[in-house]
Amino acid sequence: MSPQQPTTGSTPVFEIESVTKRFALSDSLLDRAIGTREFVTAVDDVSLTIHEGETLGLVGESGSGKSTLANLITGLYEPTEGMISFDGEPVGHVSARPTDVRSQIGMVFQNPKASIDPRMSIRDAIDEPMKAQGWSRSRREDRMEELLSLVNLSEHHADRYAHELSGGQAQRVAIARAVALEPRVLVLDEPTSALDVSVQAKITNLLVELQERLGLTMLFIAHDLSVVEHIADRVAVMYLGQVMEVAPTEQLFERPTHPYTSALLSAIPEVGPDGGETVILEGDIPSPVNPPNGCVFHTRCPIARPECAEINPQYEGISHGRTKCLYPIDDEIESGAEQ
Ligand SMILES: Nc1ncnc2c1ncn2[C@@H]1O[C@H](COP(=O)(O)OP(=O)(O)OP(=O)(O)O)[C@@H](O)[C@H]1O
Repeated sequence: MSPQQPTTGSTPVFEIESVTKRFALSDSLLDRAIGTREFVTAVDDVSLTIHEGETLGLVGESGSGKSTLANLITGLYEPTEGMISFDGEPVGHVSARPTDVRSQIGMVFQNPKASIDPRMSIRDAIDEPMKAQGWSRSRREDRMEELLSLVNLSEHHADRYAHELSGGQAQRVAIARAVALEPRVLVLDEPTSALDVSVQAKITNLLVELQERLGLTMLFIAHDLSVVEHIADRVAVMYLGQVMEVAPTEQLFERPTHPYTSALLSAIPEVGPDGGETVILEGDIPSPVNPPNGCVFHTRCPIARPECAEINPQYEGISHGRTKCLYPIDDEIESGAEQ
């Protein structure tokens, strides 16, 4: 088994190869002419594989590049450098993707009410993607019944409008819409962040159930490691546009190898190492307009050495994953990953 393969399926669905996305901050003619355009590097040389049937958790602080990476995968953005393949075929901007590829990816966002047209009944909102796809009325009606039951909503909810629903109910509607066309992949950008804590677990459980029943491949984005612990097969940790560590979930929680992952974990009371100290990261995240030389984490790393300010680390192989650190915390099982 390759070091990056998850415990579930092993066929790559998405392959992200050395992908970088830069945005120009100032784009005036004068800036262009005199070469003073500034760029923000939102995603910086990321390589990741998302395998069939797995849930990959993508975690990082605000501004670490998670949404930009999701938008690259779904084709809303095109990479500045690098390549993304779907089923082995390079995919570009969403407008250039064939409809059958587009319908294979469903998306769920943080604020469910904002993603549903307030003038549409819930039934019409769920119906919309099927109608746009040209499905017959009877096919859509059958599917509507299936979808409502799949997300545990009743006919009674279907006749309401978004503002009449609770946050959890609205997120169920958004999920029903996202899976209406039977996609293979679901990209979920902070799907539980805007919900009450009591509702978050219900939505996470619903997603786990859907993933099992429909055999979905999922990319689940969250700020917080604790959110992905129970849903992800593997977790990728982002910092300043780069993936610092990717590993199977249990392994990442029990034996983090990157000091950044370790610091994030230590801050979660029920997860942090027994009797271990909480590592407080000093300082703010540096600007992605002017990222630090060497390892981008060295300015906040509690165990940085002088050479970390000079050398941009290559990925070190760890058991079934990899870590981007010159001095990774010992991984006791095995090593030898390629990516
Ligand atoms: N269209 C854009 N133009 C310029 N800068 C952008 C654009 N989109 C994102 N950025 C910048 O890229 C960096 C990464 O942003 P991104 O939204 O991907 O991070 P994130 O991890 O999803 O953050 P959050 O959790 O707050 O949504 C940030 O510094 C952001 O300001």
